[in-house]
Amino acid sequence: MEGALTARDRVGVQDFVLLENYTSEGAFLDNLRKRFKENLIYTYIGSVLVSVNPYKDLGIYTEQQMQRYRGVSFYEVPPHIYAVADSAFRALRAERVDQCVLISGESGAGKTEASKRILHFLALSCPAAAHLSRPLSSKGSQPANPSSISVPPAVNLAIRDRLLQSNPLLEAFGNAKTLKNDNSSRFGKYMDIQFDYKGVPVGGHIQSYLLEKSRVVQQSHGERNFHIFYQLLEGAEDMQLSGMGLDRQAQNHSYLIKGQCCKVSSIVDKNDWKIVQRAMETTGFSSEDVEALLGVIASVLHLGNLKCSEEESGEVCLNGDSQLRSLTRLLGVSSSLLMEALTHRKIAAKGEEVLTPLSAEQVIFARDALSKAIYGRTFNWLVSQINGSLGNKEKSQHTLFGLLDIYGFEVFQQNRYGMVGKKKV
Ligand SMILES: Nc1ncnc2c1ncn2[C@@H]1O[C@H](COP(=O)(O)OP(=O)(O)OP(=O)(O)O)[C@@H](O)[C@H]1O
Repeated sequence: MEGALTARDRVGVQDFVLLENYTSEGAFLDNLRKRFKENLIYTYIGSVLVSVNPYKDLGIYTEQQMQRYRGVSFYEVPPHIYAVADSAFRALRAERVDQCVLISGESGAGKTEASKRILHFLALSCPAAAHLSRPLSSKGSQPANPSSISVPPAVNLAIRDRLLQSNPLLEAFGNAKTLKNDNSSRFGKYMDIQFDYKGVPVGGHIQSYLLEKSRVVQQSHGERNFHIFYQLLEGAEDMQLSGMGLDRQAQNHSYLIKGQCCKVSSIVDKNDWKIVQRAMETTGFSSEDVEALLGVIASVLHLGNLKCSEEESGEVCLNGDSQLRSLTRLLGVSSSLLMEALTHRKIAAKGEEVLTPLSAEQVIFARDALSKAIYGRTFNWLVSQINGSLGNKEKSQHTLFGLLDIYGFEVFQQNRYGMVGKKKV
């Protein structure tokens, strides 16, 4: 009958290979559009899952939904990220073959959310945890407080919690607000989880790639530096901040105002600070580790506030007595040595050292290069600490479930790859 739409006309096909004209880009997009209008964000191309970010809660990640996808054949149920996770996890257990899910797409496409959904699905599907049910927090992306549910004391559960808690920790130090995404990952992440023959998680490992270090010293208009800076200023106690010589106002830190954006309506830095602290606890950071880590973060802010001036003699100096005092304390270096390193180039030859003064532009460049190097190494240290806490201490035979979440490329007015201005770092 003319005018009556068939279900296929309305919701499209759930696998692009079923399209009559499956090589046509128009037909592909038309199918995607039809499904999206019906809140169907997932479509297969064979075993590949295409996902469109709905930017709203569709209620499709509930415990019931997880249950629906456990142990059923890929094509018996509508396309879903849980179907991909379940099919890979079952293959891992049944065939004892390593699995990997590769997630790619442009910035804001929903890669990180997808990888968190997979991780959460695995956490609640592995045998030791199958009886546990943990609701997602109101934000939807973070698991609820691990201490709020009763967990039997077992090594594998600790590993599971540490895996889940590594996310907010890495996001605090590696994510930032960009024009496309308020919580954009500024690094690529490969995570693998090791499962024993019973399908119980016994360890994990995280590898990070290409942290966008240039963001520490420069941000495009409307963007922020890494979340941790704002979380620290908003969330830390007065005593803690004054101990590090820090002013609570983000506006007073030169590295935090390059993009002229300190507050983001969708982000509550104070709350996220608490989540990060809890994550550090779960991951096994000692109080000395936390203190040292935050001290290094504070030192980057102090470096950014060092100002450059040129004396009448032509000599270039870095000014900021209070910043230098704090840097001396936090980094454990003498202020004269630091000043010399930032304002001079040292050339050593045949046992002799020659110091050449730098121009004002070179001094600022050296200061920023040091800030980026400190932040980059701190991030690597953080990843290695997390890895230490995820290490498989049982050294048993295991199979791997890998998850690669690599950030989308963007085109900026000024594109940088370890570049500042026109100079290579
Ligand atoms: N499946 C989903 N359902 C509802 N909202 C989603 C979904 N996926 C993503 N979002 C929303 O879109 C935002 C951006 O998603 P996400 O951070 O995962 O993108 P991304 O592809 O990892 O981006 P980037 O490459 O910049 O890190 C999330 O913060 C969330 O608000």
